[in-house]
Parts: sequence; C-alpha cells; structure tokens
Amino acid sequence: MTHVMEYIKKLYTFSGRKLILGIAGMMLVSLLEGTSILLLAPMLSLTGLIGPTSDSLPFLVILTAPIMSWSDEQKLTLMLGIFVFLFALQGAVQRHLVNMNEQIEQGFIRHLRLDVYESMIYANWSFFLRKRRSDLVHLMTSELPRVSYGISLLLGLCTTVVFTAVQIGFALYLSFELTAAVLVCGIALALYSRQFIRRSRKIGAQATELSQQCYAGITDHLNGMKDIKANMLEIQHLNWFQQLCHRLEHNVVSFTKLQTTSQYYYKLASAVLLAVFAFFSFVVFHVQPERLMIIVLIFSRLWPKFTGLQTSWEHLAQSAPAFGHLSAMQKEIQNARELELPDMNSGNFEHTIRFDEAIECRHVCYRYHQEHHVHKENQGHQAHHGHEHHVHLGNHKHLGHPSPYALKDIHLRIPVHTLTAIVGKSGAGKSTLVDLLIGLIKPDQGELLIDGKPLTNEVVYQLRQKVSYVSQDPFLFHGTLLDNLLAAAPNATDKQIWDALHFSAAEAFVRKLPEGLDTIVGDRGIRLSGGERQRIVLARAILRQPAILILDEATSALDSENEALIQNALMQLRGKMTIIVIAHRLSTIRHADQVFVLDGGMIIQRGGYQQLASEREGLFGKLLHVQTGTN
Ligand SMILES: Nc1ncnc2c1ncn2[C@@H]1O[C@H](COP(=O)(O)OP(=O)(O)OP(=O)(O)O)[C@@H](O)[C@H]1O
Repeated sequence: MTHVMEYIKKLYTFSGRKLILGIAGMMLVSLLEGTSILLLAPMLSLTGLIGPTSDSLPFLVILTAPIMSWSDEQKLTLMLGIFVFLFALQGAVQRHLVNMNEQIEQGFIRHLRLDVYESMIYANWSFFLRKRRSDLVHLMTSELPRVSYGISLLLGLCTTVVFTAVQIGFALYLSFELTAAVLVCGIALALYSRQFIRRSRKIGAQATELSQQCYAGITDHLNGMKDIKANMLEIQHLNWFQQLCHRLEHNVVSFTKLQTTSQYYYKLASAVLLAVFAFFSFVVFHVQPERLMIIVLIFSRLWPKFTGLQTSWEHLAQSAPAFGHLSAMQKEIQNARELELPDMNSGNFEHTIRFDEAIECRHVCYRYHQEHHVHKENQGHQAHHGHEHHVHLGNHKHLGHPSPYALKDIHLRIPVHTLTAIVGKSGAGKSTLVDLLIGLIKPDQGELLIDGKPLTNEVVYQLRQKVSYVSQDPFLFHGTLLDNLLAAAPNATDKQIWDALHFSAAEAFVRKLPEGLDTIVGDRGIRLSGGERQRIVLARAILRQPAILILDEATSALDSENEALIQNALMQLRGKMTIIVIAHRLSTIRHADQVFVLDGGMIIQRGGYQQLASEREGLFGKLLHVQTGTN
C-alpha cells in the first residue's frame, strides 16, 4: 500500500484544498443524513407508531418543546417538511460533491497520463532499446485505468469512512453499549478479513502480469502475422492464447469468488448480530421498542457501510500492484529522461551550434548493455510459453558478462557538405555508429564533437533539428500519403511536396495512384511496396530540408532504375548538404567523398572509393569483388 499512499500524496499535491473540501462536504452530507434519520423518531412518535419517547430519546424533548402546543397534524407537517428539506439539501450537496470528486479524479488521471507519456517520449533511446513496446502500451492503456479506478475507489473509501464515522457518532449517542458491541464485532470481522485483502493483492499482481503477457503476445503475433500465416504457425499461437485466456478468466473468477465469500461472511454476521442484539435488548437489557427501532435502523445502515468498506478495500488491494507497477515504471522513465526539450519556437531558444565545419568522433567506444540480450531472450519465452518476465527497474542492472563492444576506438571526421559512406558486413556496427552520430546513444568512452565542440546534452536537440534520418525500417503511420509527408514539414507547399517526391523517384507512382496523395498507406505503410515505402520516407526526409541527411540502407528495396534516379538526385545535393549513407550495395556509393569500412565495430579501412577499390586485399576490395564479380 506504500505506492497507493505515494499516489494519494500526488493527488493531494495536484488537487490541494479541493480534496479537503470534498471530504469536509461529505462529512456535512453524512451529518444531514444522520439528522434526517433521527427525525424519524419524532415522526414515528407523532403517528403513534411508537410511544412517548422522553425517557429513551432525550433529544426528542428538546426538539419538540417549542411546538408542544401545536396540533398533531401541524407537528407532523413540520416534521415531514424538515425531513424533505434535509434530504433535498443532502442530495444537492452530494450531487455537487460527486461532480467535484469526478473532476478531481479525472483531472488527476489526465495529469498522470500526460506526465507518463511526456516522460516516455522524452526518454532516451537506450530506454526504448531495453523496454518492450508492448509493456509501455500496457502501462498506458491497462495499468493507468486500473490506477484511475483505484483512485476513484480511494476517494469513495474516504467518503464512506467519513460517512460511517459520523453515523457511528449518532449510533453511539443513541446507545453506547450496543453501538460499541457492533463496532467490536465489525473490527473483529475486519481483522479476520485481512486474509481477503492479502489474497486480493496477490490476484491483482497476477492480473498485472497476465495482462502484460497478453499485450506482449498479441503485439508479437500481430507484428509477425505474415510469417505466422506463411509458415502455418496459427495453431501454436492459438494454443498459447487459449492458455493465457484461461489464466485470465481464472484470475477474474477467483477475485469474484473471494469477494462473494467475504460479502457472505459480512451478511451472515449481520443477521447473527441483529438477532443477538434484538434478543439481548429485549430479554436482558429491556430496551424500549422505539430506541430499539432506531438502533435497528442505524444498524441496518451502518453494517452495509462496513461491508462496502471491506469490498472497496479488496478492490483497492487488487489495484495496488498497478500502483506499484506504474510508480516503478515512472521512476525508470524519469531516470531515462534525455533532457528538457527546449521550446524551439520561442525567441529565447539559442542555437549554439551552427554546424559549419564537421562532426567528429574521437576514440569512441560503445557497447550495448548485457541486459538487452537477456531481455530479448525473455521476450521469446514470454510470448510463447508465458514465463514470468523479470523487468529491471530503476538503475540499470547488468547481468552476466558484459557484451562485446559494438564500436571500438572509432576516430573519424565528417566535414560539412560532403558525402560519406559507411560500409561493412552485417553486424559490423554501421547503424550503431549513426545512432551515435546523432546523439541517440552516448559513447562509453571517447567523445563526439560538432564544429570542434563536444556534443553535450544541451546541444543534442539542436543537432537533431538539423538531421533527417531514414532508417532501415522506415516508419509510416496509418493515414494518407499527404499526412505522412506533412508530419515532417507541416508548412510544406504543394510544390515542395512534389519536388521532394520527384527527388525520391516517387512522383510517377504517386501520380498513378487513383487517390494520389490522399491514398491511405495502412499500418506502418503496409499497403505500399517496400520500395514505394522507402521512397516516400526519403521524400519526407528531404521535405524537412535538413543540413544532414542520413540514409541507413534507405534504397535497399529499390530496383536499379529507381536507385539510379536517387543516386543522381543525391549527386545534385553534394556540396549543399552533408550526406551520410550506409549501404551494402557498393555500387551506390561510387560518388562518395570518403568511405569508412567497419568490421567488428572498428574502422578497418578509410579513404576514397577508387582508392579503396584498388586495395584488393582489403575488406572493401573483397566485398566489391563479391558484388561485381570483377578482379
Ligand atoms: N539493441 C541492441 N542490443 C544489443 N545489441 C545490439 C543491439 N543493436 C545492435 N546490437 C549489436 O551491435 C552490433 C552492431 O549492430 P548494428 O546494428 O550497428 O550493425 P550493422 O552494421 O548496422 O548491421 P546491418 O548491416 O545488419 O544493419 C551487432 O553485433 C548487434 O548484434
């Protein structure tokens, strides 16, 4: 419950006085309701249902003294009038408070949701490398609503506690001994019911784990649907999902069973207690009927409150693991925060880097942390066998041996307005080097310089503002072609858009589409071919008019004709833009000003294309030989 307390504090910080006001208001409502119940006694007395009450209910004497001379009819009218007034007032105040509480609750949830999303979006890239995307989706769409529900329960619980306390006060006034006896029984039952709370928490923890697995599995399956279908793996995935569904079902049913059991105990206790009280009141204490009637009335209102408190508490305990999970994730996300994003459009934003000389790497080393590998293994287990998934929260926890260096002693200089090519075998470290050049990951050793100045946290966003990066796995979101293009440059004109499409050799195919720029591209651009997707993403990159254009295997899916068109377009940008190209097809980098050849995370060759091509014993020469078949 520590995490629940943490969020109560946050709620108080967020809502401030309103929260206290809400609780105070609820006290007033309880008071009004209590008073209106007390009024039942004089009413019953007036109607003759119960006898004279002066001895047993002293407050009646005080209440009825000023109207003693009135006729019974007048007294009853007044009593009924007050009764209706109190109930109406109580209803109105309650209505207002319920609305206010809902506003507090929803406002807090909005604040929480935005806070998590904002921290997530500003978390560094390393965070995303070690986290499963589905876990983040799960957090936002499943755990947050559970926390929201928990907060709503908590507010309800506060209200019920206040309400019950006030009613206990009235009951104590009416009959101290009997109310005390009810309280002792209530407390005894609550203590006995602690086991239900413990079990609720356990069920809640299971619910978190199962729903996390469900999100992860479904995401994996949907992402790999083509492979699943093509390799006829449907049955395996269906079996896995069936098992998970059984566990989810069992989880929910167990919680309902637990709740109905505890409610049954409370009901049973209520009947037994009422019978025992009635018996002792009549036979042993000889309590007058009117007092007994009021006590029964209060008991029948008080006991359901106890039951309600128990039920809410169990629900809260069931949601508590979601609070714990959210809290841990929030801390981890906060720790991974890259830096505050400056307001680029504000007049105060100062561009301290100009990038008019070069980007340099000086003796840079980098390695992915070992936990990534562990994480990858877990993903497989989790998706297919439902094994428990251990997530390391807070500070990085390194398991096993450190992973090998993905980059070792990288020393290079990329002058502005040149075309630089990075080549090497698969896994050589090319993409890692590019991630490093744009500050997505930070070197473990060595440094990165822009125009001779270190690339610090403060300037990394300035650098990225100047970069357009086309990754190996280009991303298009579900929307029209135009939406996707405008995402990068919202103010681009029609001409700029068509120029960019022309540049990326996409103009012809877009013009042929029946819907043109209004064509919906589907999830991740699934309705386009691989090559079409690459060309649209390239157009989008150009539309930003970047100072640095980075193409990571950006034309790998293109036919030679379209690739040649793009090569020509890139040639025209030479001298105007800094271009960094990662390519497997060496023919595409023939015009590069300089080439770096990577192997095992190290630069093993560097120089001009022709120079490297002539070094036949070098890796570049060998790769070229394999690709062109020349000697
Ligand atoms: N997220 C990651 N976690 C752990 N190791 C990684 C991660 N990404 C890459 N690696 C490892 O770092 C090394 C370099 O990978 P990188 O992706 O930079 O190679 P690459 O030269 O771009 O390969 P390719 O040409 O196949 O894209 C590889 O050994 C790879 O297994």
